[in-house]
Parts: sequence; C-alpha cells; structure tokens
Amino acid sequence: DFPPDDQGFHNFDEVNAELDKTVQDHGDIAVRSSVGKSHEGRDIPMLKISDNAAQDENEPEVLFNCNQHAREHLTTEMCLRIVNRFTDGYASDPAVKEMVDNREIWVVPVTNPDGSIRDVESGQYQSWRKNTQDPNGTDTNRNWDYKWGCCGGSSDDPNAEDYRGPSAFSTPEASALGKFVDSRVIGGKQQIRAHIDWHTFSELVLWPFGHTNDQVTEGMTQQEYDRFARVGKEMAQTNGYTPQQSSELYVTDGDTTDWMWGKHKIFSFTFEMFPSSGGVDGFYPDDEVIEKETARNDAAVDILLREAGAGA
Ligand SMILES: NS(=O)(=O)N[C@@H](Cc1ccccc1)C(=O)O
Ligand SMILES: [Ca+2]
Ligand SMILES: [Ca+2]
Ligand SMILES: [Ca+2]
Ligand SMILES: [Ca+2]
Ligand SMILES: [Zn+2]
Repeated sequence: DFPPDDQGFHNFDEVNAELDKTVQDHGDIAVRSSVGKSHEGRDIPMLKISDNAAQDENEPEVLFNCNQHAREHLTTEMCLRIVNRFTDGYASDPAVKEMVDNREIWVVPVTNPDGSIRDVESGQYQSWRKNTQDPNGTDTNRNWDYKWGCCGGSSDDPNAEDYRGPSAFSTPEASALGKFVDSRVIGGKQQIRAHIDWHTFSELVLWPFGHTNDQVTEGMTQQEYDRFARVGKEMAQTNGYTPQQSSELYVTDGDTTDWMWGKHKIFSFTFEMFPSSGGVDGFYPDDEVIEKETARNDAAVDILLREAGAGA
C-alpha cells in the first residue's frame, strides 16, 4: 500500500472498490468491464459512462487511460476524477449531463496494475515504471504495434527503462487495450474519436508523432497536424502545461498515441501532469496536491470531449 502520508492515493483494491461504488450509485450511466488480463492475471478495469450505458449508441466515443507507467500514480487519480465528475455531476450539472447524454466515455484508471502494485506493495516507493514481465519488465509505452522499434525511440536492452519488449504487443497490457480499441471498429468505422493517455510528470500536452521529428509525414497531413497543434494549444491554455509534438521532447517509437492516430486516426494526446520538474521525487507528489492537480485538467477534458463531436 501507499506510505501512511500518501493514503490519499487509491491502491488497486481501492480503485476497484471506487468503480464498484460508482456503478452502485449510477448504474444507469455507468457500466464496468475488463479490458483484459495483465501479465500476472489481474483484470484491467474499465468504466463506460453514458446515458443508456448498457446500450452501444451512435454517439462519439472518447477513451481516457491512466497509470500505464507504474509509478505515475497521480494519473490514476486523474481518471477517478473524470469518473466522479461525469457520474456524480450528472444530476446536478446540466453541462455534465449534456456531455454524458451525447458521448460514450471509456475510462481505464489502471492500465498497468501489476507494475502499479509492485511500486507500492512494500510500503516504500520502488520508482518502478514498466510492467512485470520477465526478466525486468517491458515499457508498455514502447510496445504498441505502430512502427514498433523503428526509429531509435526505445531500447532492446531488457534492463532499460524504455525496453520495447521482444515484439510489438508482447505485453498483455498494451495488447489488451489495443484489442479493445480494435473492437470499436464497427461497420468499418472506428467509434472512438479522441483519447488521452495520462502520464506524469513535466506538465506537457503532447501530440503525435513521437517516432519522427517531422510534423508532416506518412499518416499526418499538414491539416491534421495543424488540428493537433490548435487543440493542443487550446487545452494547454487552460491548464498551463506546455503544448508540443511529443518528439520535441524526445523521439519514441511504439508509443500509445502513435498507434491511436497511426492505426485508427483517433485524435490522441499524451498529458504529462504535475510537477513541472523534480528528479525521481517528481513521480511522488504529496497526496495533498491530488484535488488541485486533477481539477486543473477539467477544462482540457471538456475541450477534448467537445472536439470529439466536431466533424461528427
Ligand atoms: N511519462 S514518462 O516520464 O515516461 N514520459 C513519456 C513521454 C512520452 C509519451 C508519449 C510519447 C512520447 C513521449 C514516455 O513514455 O517517455
Ligand atoms: Ca500527505
Ligand atoms: Ca449513450
Ligand atoms: Ca457507440
Ligand atoms: Ca444519448
Ligand atoms: Zn509515463
């Protein structure tokens, strides 16, 4: 479990309890499912939030996934904030109701449960990043099956923090989330319009591609790039993060947003949350900051949800 001073963070059991409670309290607009199994056999939990949640309705779908990197626990709180805001707020906030009535929102609060548990189970933070596959974990954010290992944006060294794995989608976690997104292609049309992969830290809004420094390239026209930059800057305006193409940070290959846009044309961003800097401690902000640093992203989430309905 988390250290005594950081009990404000939800461990895996507490996340599951929170999702169960949400379904109990809001069963008409919230349905729980599993994305699939982690390496160690845990169910990766997912919540769908929408009116008539048990029906697949013809409404733009939006995906939020969190805690892909084990030590980035503030992101789990971000996903739970999204869950609570759009369920608890449904009855009282007309803007929330309007959004929930006209979207299907998928939330995956713990993408990498095995790694997340390994990071805290001793009661001392391990600074663990990857999943828990032998011999020393795979970085799921280099394991996605779009230009996997193409461009020097990951490592083939199993001991490296950005180890890409022996093959694309060798990690059950990335593979399960990818298969779920694949399953949202209905009648040849991908139902998910927009996505955020939540990370910490550095306070950035990042957009594809990560595998190249080029703005315009195979799979990205100038118009498409300009839309990413426009909306990325708009969102960054609201939370004070720095907006940029992800490769401006460093080149990555096999990352989540390259796959989401490259394979499915899903309008996909990576958010790097608080703090803006900080060495290894940056991954472990005090639980006192959770409320402020998750609420900080409410407006950006609303922008993306609105954008998902544009060009409907
Ligand atoms: N969260 S982080 O510290 O690992 N940084 C991310 C940054 C990142 C995320 C997505 C595409 C390119 C780069 C990473 O995967 O390296
Ligand atoms: Ca505290
Ligand atoms: Ca609906
Ligand atoms: Ca649908
Ligand atoms: Ca509806
Ligand atoms: Zn990360």
